[in-house]
Amino acid sequence: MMPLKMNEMWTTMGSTLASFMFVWAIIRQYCPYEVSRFFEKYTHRIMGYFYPYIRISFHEYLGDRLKRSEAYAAVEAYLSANTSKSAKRLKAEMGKDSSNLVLTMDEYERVTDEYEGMKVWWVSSKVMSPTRSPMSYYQEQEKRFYKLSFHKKYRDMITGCYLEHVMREGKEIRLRNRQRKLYTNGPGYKWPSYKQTMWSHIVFEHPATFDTMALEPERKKEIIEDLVTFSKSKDFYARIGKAWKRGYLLYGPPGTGKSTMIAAMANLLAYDVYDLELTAVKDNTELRKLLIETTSKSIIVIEDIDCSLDLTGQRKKKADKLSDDENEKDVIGRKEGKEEGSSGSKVTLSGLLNFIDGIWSACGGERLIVFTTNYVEKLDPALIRRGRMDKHIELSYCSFDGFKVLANNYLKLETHPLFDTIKRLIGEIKITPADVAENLMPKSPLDDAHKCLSNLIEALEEAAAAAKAEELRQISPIKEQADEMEHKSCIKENGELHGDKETDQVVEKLDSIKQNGQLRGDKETDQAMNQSQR
Ligand SMILES: Nc1ncnc2c1ncn2[C@@H]1O[C@H](COP(=O)(O)OP(=O)(O)OP(=O)(O)O)[C@@H](O)[C@H]1O
Ligand SMILES: [Mg+2]
Repeated sequence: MMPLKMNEMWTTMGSTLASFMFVWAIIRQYCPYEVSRFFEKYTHRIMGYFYPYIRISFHEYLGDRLKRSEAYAAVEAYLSANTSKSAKRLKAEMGKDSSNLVLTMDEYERVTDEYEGMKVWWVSSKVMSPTRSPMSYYQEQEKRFYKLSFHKKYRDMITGCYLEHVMREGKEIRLRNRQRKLYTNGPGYKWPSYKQTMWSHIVFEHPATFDTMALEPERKKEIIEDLVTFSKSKDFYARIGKAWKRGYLLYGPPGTGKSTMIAAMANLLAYDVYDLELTAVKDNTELRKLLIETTSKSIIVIEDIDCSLDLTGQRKKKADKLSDDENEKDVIGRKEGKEEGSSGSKVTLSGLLNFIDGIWSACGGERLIVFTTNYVEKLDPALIRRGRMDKHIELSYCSFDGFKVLANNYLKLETHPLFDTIKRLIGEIKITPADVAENLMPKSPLDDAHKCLSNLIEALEEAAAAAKAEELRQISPIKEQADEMEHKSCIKENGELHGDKETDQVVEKLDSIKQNGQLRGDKETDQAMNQSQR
């Protein structure tokens, strides 16, 4: 008799609940958003009087949705590790090194967790809410959150110890499972879109390390120590009242390892990389949004800063033309000849300076900002002053030490009889590590170390011959000019030319060039050439 009554009760409850849900669905569908919110609010209040359970929500985005909540991310990680066995619907994503799958609770899934004899329930959920922007195509945005429920008698224990335990474990799991990412801002994203972020990313898998970089050992050591010290200096930066970030300027000719060094830095410190394409940034506001969305433990990279925007001498040029007010704006988003249009960036130098060390740049902490350039002298001094770009690293042509690292990488060679020849040639010829690396690369399965080294020697000798030819080419017109000047000086001696001091200097200079029979290639000689051409 009893079981029948229970059954009836469950059936009645079930159908009442179903009717309620049905009516609720109709209310939600036909009532304006505000009305349904009103109902929801008061239902919660009434329930609160009778309901013995406490609920805590962890929303993915708080406030104005600028940044993903760390608490949400920690809960997500904690639940993925602790409850994936009990949840019935899971989401799967590739974990670290793409070698294992990480499972997280799917939406509206509910799981139970136990902590020191207390039972709690977690539900993953989402609500749709209208976007704020009137321009947005998407009228509604997903707001995801986790809800924790527990009996009110455990209030102190849960809000104290349990939540601390969840946050601590969640953060550790996140660090362990962290798949490092390479982010980019491209013209492809929509803001605000359902993705809620301005960056797109792929998994960062660059194999470069400082071990494989062709660099003098002392410089390598110095850079590594600088980076490691930075990553451990949280307290130091707090004590001196400075934001925990550091700027690096990498400069040098193409193919000398600037981009490779960024990858090596990221691998050394296990940081994410944000590769910022400045020309795709609409204006300073967008630049700031991008900055806010970067996470800590990351490197923000702006490659080829000299050509991504026209930063060169902008202020000086503009000072001549614009009024003070206009000069303030300091528009740098146009390359010469390119009209500012819908695709043109309106990022200004002051916007970029603020990006690097403005008040907003302090949010997040533990970030490196790296600029690369081939022409350091073209950059505005304000951009690269210490404090913005704290460490300037010049990457130059390959030295013999650099070659030895590459020989070890590519050919597994510590020493070889051909090394002496290479040492002599590499001291005389400017060759980039990229060119050395290319020559050391076996071109067929039959190529052994000797063949690869011979290839390099051949390339070095060719480069030496080309340099010599170029030198001669440069000398011959000077020789002609020298002859001409000699002729003039003869005239002068004869009292026909009203020579001045400058001319005397040029003549002397050219004489010395002629006597040496070679071009010294120094600044003075260049000046002499220019003067003689005038
Ligand atoms: N110092 C180096 N150590 C090891 N490999 C290097 C080094 N420099 C260059 N290379 C090799 O040359 C290639 C090109 O180097 P990389 O892209 O880092 O040059 P870059 O300085 O960034 O050039 P660019 O100024 O054109 O961007 C790399 O793939 C790498 O294999
Ligand atoms: Mg590069």
